[in-house]
Amino acid sequence: MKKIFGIQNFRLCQEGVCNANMDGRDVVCIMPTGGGKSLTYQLPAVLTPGCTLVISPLISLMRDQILHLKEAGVNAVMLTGGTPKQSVNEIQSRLASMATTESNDNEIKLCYVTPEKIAKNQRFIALLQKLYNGKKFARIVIDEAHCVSDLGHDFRPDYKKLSVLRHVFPDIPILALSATCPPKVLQDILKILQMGPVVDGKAAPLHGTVHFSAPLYRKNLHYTILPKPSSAKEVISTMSEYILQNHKNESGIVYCLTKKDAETTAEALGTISKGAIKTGVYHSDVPDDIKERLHTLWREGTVQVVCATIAFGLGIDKGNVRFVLHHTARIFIAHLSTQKSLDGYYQESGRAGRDGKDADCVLYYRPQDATRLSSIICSEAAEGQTKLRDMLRFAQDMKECRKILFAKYFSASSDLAMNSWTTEEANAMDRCNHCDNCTRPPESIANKDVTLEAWQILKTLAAVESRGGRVTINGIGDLARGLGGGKFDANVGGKRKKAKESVQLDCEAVAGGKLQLSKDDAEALIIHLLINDYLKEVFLSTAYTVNVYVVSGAKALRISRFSRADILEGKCPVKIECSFRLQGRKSKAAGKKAVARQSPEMYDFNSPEEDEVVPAKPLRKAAASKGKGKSKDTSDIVAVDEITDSEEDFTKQIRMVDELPESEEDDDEDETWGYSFRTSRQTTKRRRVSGGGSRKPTSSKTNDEDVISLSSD
Ligand SMILES: Nc1ncnc2c1ncn2[C@@H]1O[C@H](COP(=O)(O)OP(=O)(O)OP(=O)(O)O)[C@@H](O)[C@H]1O
Repeated sequence: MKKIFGIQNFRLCQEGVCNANMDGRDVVCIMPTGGGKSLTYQLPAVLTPGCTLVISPLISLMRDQILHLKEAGVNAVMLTGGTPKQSVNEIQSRLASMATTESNDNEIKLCYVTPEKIAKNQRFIALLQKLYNGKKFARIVIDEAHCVSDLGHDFRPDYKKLSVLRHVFPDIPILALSATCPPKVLQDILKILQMGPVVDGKAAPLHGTVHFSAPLYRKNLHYTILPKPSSAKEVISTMSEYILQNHKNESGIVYCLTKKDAETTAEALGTISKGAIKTGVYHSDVPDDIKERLHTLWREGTVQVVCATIAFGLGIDKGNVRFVLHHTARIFIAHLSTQKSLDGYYQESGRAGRDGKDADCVLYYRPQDATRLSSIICSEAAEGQTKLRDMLRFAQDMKECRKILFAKYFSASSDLAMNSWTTEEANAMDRCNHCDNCTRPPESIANKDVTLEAWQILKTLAAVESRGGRVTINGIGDLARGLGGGKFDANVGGKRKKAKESVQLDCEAVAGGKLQLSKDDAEALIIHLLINDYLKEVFLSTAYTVNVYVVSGAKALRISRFSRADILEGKCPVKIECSFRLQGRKSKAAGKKAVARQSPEMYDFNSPEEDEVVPAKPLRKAAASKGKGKSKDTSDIVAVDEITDSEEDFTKQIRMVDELPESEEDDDEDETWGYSFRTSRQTTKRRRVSGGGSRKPTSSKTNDEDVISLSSD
């Protein structure tokens, strides 16, 4: 381990997994992203004779692993649909000769393949059988094992066919690895892969599948939500200052919502930092060779920051990523039907600090982002809304520890037991003491009773609705605050006609006066009302755009049925409390003072003296520790240029093949994988509205102009 992999000590459950593996046991190992799963099979692989077969869903992950292993001097190969014919032949003949040679010299220690290779390629199974007969088949490793289960979130049909392995190689030990595995998925893994019932890895009896599970919590990751300035330029300058001050010359990722955002952010970060921050762009349209080059430059540190969409990170193994910034709260567009937004955020931010050292995970958030996100996910209707709300709840929360928020979210949404978050030092519900909410000075936020303000918003909205008008999230805030002349568009043509009339809202008569909140606070309250069902979003699509409007939610009447006097006298049984930042917001002095905005405690948004700056404090860092995480996004599973496969399904005709037919073409199988993925992706795209990804300026007067043009990745 020290000599080949340069690793000094085992971490989490690595040692136990290696030992069980060396003992020839079936093992299930659940370890967070970046926890160090690879070592649990790579170390036994180099210590035992023969070849270890690794099944992985990600070509990019395989490439990365091979690169690492080759650097470490380990003989490893990969076989995918994209492997050139000549290399395939060479690898196969090396494996075949390994099978018939006594000597262990020059053995291929690890052979990485896609699941299709097993499911549909007889020739390859025959080759494995040769190895097996020659006692040179050491073990089977199934990475991302949760993909076998259709109960999980990343089901891959070809993974299900891996059940063939136990049939054909009954006594070859199987190591199933995953970062995310709720109990029902675990049971499915055992059933499909035909592994025995689990026994506890800490005291395993002689029979059964040895089960190891490391805590999900990674205490080296420090989560912070920072207020996002309103202008795009200021957002970039804030990020630039943050990076230069906290992570100068350290590697990081900036996740953006769209490809266009990734491109503009990369360019602007370079410009604003005067070249001090070297950036690269990664998204699905970037050609493969450029992606690979970027990956190399980033690994060696020539590129400091990769500005990317969700396409980046899959299977990327870079230990020293010191920060992951989210330009905008993340919604997993490609995985909308299966993946929740907070899962996505957790997974992406989890790409920081894989080496176990301190790293920062920063999300730039402003309530207005919800408008854009909502419109992007609108085609997925109600389900999408729940996912968005999880993310909004997380971002809006300024009190609860981020670790506890994650623990509650995951245990509620995926059956992961709360104790997945328990570590040797702390219980799941103990505060982490190092996230923004744990370290935030109490005086930096105000918890206000805003029942009256909520009532005003709901009353204003009811007035708009009573005239057949429509209003956006931004629009309702402005209208309640009496901005834009206090006008809105009412429908005067009846249901079928579209005639509109600009109507003057009488704030005094409708809501007893103007809403006394700043724009930002009003929007924070509107989001609060939205995620708590006092308000609801509706989506109206035209041929080219999707407009997002806000309407009264299921609980609106609980407040709006009371009079202003009732509210003031406390007769309304519902109390709306909301936290507002007292410090940590934008300043007009964008340039020089932006440095101070790196931490949430920096600026006073509400302060009349906006130029008064609290001195900058570096973000707090805590002691380094173990990893935690979630499943990998497998959305770039496909090498699009892979060779077409015969549609043969090997599992339907299990048979032993003793000889390799010399002339048989290698039926490359990954195309099927790619095809299904591309199909779903195209479908997703078709359903969405495409466009420039920008939002026109809005006014309370012309809410229909708050049109959102969308582009998705
Ligand atoms: N015991 C250890 N001590 C220090 N670093 C380690 C240790 N084990 C693994 N690492 C390093 O941690 C990083 C992550 O390891 P690895 O890629 O195996 O994680 P993983 O669990 O497979 O994550 P993922 O699920 O994202 O693929 C690698 O850079 C690896 O070298």
